[in-house]
Amino acid sequence: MSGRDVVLVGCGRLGSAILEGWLKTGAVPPERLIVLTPSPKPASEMARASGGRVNPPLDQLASAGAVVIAVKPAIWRAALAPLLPHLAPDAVMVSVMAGVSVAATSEGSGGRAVVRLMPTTAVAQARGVAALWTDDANAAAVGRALFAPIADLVELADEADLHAATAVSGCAPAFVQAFVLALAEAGAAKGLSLDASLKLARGALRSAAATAETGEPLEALIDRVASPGGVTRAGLDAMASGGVSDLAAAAVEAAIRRSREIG
Ligand SMILES: NC(=O)C1=CN([C@@H]2O[C@H](COP(=O)(O)OP(=O)(O)OC[C@H]3O[C@@H](n4cnc5c(N)ncnc54)[C@H](O)[C@@H]3O)[C@@H](O)[C@H]2O)C=CC1
Ligand SMILES: O=C(O)[C@@H]1CCC=N1
Repeated sequence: MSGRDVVLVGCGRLGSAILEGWLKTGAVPPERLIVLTPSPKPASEMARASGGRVNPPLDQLASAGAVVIAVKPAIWRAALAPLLPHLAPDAVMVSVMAGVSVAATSEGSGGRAVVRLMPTTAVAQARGVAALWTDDANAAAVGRALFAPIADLVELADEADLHAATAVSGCAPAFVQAFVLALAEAGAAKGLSLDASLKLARGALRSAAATAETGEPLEALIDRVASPGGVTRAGLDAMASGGVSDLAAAAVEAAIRRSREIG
């Protein structure tokens, strides 16, 4: 892959985040970047301004070593079809799509090798996390080269695990943010101004993330905040009796079900 172009197909929520991460870190030099997008996006314009190519003639795809598929699972076949005749046989397909299997992606891309990743949008800040699975060693190396600079990689033993990995990583920032929003609304219901409550809750989210990044076990981090017999413990007990574990399990279960459906 070294020295070959990288094609990004789709520059929406996740595609833009990936592009921003690459531009920020230099993981993919802009002169090697080809972005395919039906409409200009701030990230694609940033790539263009840095020397990347946006929607060039398709014959330029011939030198690509990797094609990152960042379109919706419902349209990937239609999006790829016009590109396939222009791609080298050894171009690796790098799918970040939820649900779509390696076998289906390979079959729909002329039998090319495929690696699947499930990143979070914090790849934009080069602080994402991404599950990775493939059965092809070269494709794995390509996936690592593209994503290790912008995400912590978690390599899975089994492709089926990607459904659960999607729930606990790709989707989970939104789950956590929804909880923090609910906390802020609960604070406002108890007399804080909504503005103050939102600022406090966002700060708490940032604080939780900063301490989590130390790598210490989550139980230890929780214990450090929860003084015995204190205020946090009272709140944690209320969360447990309110079924917080069941709520998390329901979110994961629903996301897994949907991931299986859309594949
Ligand atoms: N948003 C997220 O946090 C995550 C998304 N994903 C996956 O990433 C993929 C994209 O999701 P989002 O970015 O959320 O969707 P999105 O709808 O924001 O982006 C999809 C983009 O594809 C573009 N597109 C449509 N037809 C195209 C074509 N023929 N060629 C090139 N681009 C085309 C659209 O203009 C759009 O900007 C999905 O498969 C999803 O499962 C995976 C992990 C996280
Ligand atoms: O909501 C979705 O379908 C995508 C996949 C994981 C996160 N966002």
